[in-house]
Amino acid sequence: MLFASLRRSLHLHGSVTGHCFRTKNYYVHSFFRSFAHSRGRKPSTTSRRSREAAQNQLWSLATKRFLEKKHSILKETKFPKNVPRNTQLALFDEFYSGCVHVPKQYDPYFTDLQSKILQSTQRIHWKPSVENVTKDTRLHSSFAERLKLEFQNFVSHTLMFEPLEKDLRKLLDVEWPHDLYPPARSMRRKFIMHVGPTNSGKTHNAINKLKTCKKGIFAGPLRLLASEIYIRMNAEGIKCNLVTGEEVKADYENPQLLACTVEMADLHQQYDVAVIDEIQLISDENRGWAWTQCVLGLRAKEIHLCGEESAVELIKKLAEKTLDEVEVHRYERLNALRVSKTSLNGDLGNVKDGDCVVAFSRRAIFEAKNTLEEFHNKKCCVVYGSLPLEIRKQQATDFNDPKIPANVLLASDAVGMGLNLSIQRVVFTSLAKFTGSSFEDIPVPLIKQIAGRAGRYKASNNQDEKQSAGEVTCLYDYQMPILKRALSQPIRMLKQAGFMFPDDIWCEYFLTCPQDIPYSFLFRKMILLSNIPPCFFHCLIKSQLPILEILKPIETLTIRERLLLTNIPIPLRWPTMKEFVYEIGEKLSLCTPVQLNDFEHFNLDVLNHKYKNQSDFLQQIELLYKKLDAYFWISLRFPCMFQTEAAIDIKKILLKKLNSFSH
Ligand SMILES: Nc1ncnc2c1ncn2[C@@H]1O[C@H](COP(=O)(O)OP(=O)(O)OP(=O)(O)O)[C@@H](O)[C@H]1O
Repeated sequence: MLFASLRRSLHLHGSVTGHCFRTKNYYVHSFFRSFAHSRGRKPSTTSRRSREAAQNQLWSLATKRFLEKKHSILKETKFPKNVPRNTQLALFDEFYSGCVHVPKQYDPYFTDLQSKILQSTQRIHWKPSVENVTKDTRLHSSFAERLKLEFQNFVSHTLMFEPLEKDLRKLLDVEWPHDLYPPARSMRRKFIMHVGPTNSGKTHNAINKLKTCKKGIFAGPLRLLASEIYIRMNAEGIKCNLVTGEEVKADYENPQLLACTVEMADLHQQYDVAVIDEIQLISDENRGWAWTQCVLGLRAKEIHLCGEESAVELIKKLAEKTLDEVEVHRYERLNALRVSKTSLNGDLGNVKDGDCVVAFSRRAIFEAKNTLEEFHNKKCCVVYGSLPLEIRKQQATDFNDPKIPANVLLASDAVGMGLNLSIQRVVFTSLAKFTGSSFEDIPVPLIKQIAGRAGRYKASNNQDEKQSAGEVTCLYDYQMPILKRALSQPIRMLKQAGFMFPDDIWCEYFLTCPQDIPYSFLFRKMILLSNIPPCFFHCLIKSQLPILEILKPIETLTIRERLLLTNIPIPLRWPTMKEFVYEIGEKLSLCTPVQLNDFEHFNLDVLNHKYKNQSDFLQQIELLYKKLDAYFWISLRFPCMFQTEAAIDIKKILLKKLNSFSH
């Protein structure tokens, strides 16, 4: 199926990442090592985990050396005369505790500081290993020296910022976030919660209510889900428009429904009925603010909230303040979900038709796909986050279509939400994923969400038709107890809703602050000075800071434009993405109309290069597609400047290239 030629290239050139080795006519991919682990023994710890452990140890040794030099550092630091000794000591302690706590929790200033200092090890090609750290005293003393300099910057930022604190504290004193939405406060609203495990009919019932209203809105967590509702409603003869970050399909002047992603929900319109899906994401550390603003600010008489039981208490607490009524409907799974007695015993040869094999990296997905197609004669589809939306839709449709012989689905955690897939059994190949900076266990709610996709309920006219139970298992024996423990974990009630200041407060704050202080310091101060109730936490979109730093040299950009650009959906870790964001900011500052092919960092020529294997070529297409999405995103906001004629043609070219793999 998809990327058939990719399979051959991987086979010929060895897998993308490891080397195939032939034994008894049976290739064993280094990544899976399925042959070597046939008794389900744990694959060796990856180099990333050991590097992470070594870097954390290096950091803690450096902060210890920094503390040992406290008095000499304070002596060398040039404090202004009016800074009393106790303030100097307090500043040192604040800086030191910020450094010590950063590995455990995200802090805009100290996390940024730690990553900058640790990145210097890459330049000196330091071999990260725990043994090196203890021996290599040079490194942590040079780090301690670096921390001394950073402490002196910290002191000057703090002293520069201090005179403004009183006014800024007033600006940031949002005693009750619900006061930020007066129009919603001026009406009586009712929350109807549909809570329960996955595959229990929650969304189905809420949508049924939506269909009967005169004017409604569906807000979903994914573009894919919003467009699925848009297509379904129009197919049922209900006039529905679509708004996501990257696209608007406004087919109707006065549509009955609007399908959108949660971030794009329109708080200005008045609705009869609203449906907000996956309400438990109100506590998501990056996106929770979008669900909070819908719950506090949507102007709808009836708001249906679909998702996990864990959100009930928190919504009731918020509704107490907004004086809205809450009604809770609880659901059970429409068909059973059971954990298999055994794993696949480390052998992908035990994968069955109707399985969804879950892996948490693109590389692992393609390795599994190659093994299944090459040696077990399976036809596979793939669904993962960075795959272009249209291809993901196509793959999901192919997998669901009984007429198409695609009988195994390879998926990332993208399968956890929204997509209606006829999966019989979920197979976890791993229960940990690399987050870009560290290896983390998959959170229990996500394990439950993904496992719950197994055995999707299918409506049937024949009452006697038995709904097949869903099944979930793992690739290796050692993972089974972890899976069972996760699935049996009781639901943990959510305590806090994500919160983000509205744009006008952000703008006023940044316009008031001194310009030559790093954004990371300003973000940290914003959190410290703000006074939000304990049932909220500050959402910090991790891409905001790097994007503000990228755009800093472009002087003519307004703060509002900078803040808007921090929401652009682009994976900064990918090659040339930072340069592309800078170019978008630069063109925006010039205020002259552009087309996508005017961008130096959007270069279609890469498609004509010869790649050592098709997987690299595919990655180039995905990279171009991500830039294309980002371009459509900015063109939605500045249509006269970022024109889309060329982008639409380019999209057709890229989709054709992508589809060329599927035959
Ligand atoms: N009463 C029903 N009649 C027909 N089909 C139904 C019914 N309830 C649910 N379904 C179907 O069952 C599947 C799961 O339903 P739904 O998506 O509403 O569950 P859910 O609890 O919202 O799942 P998830 O949490 O995974 O989104 C869907 O394909 C839906 O169309």
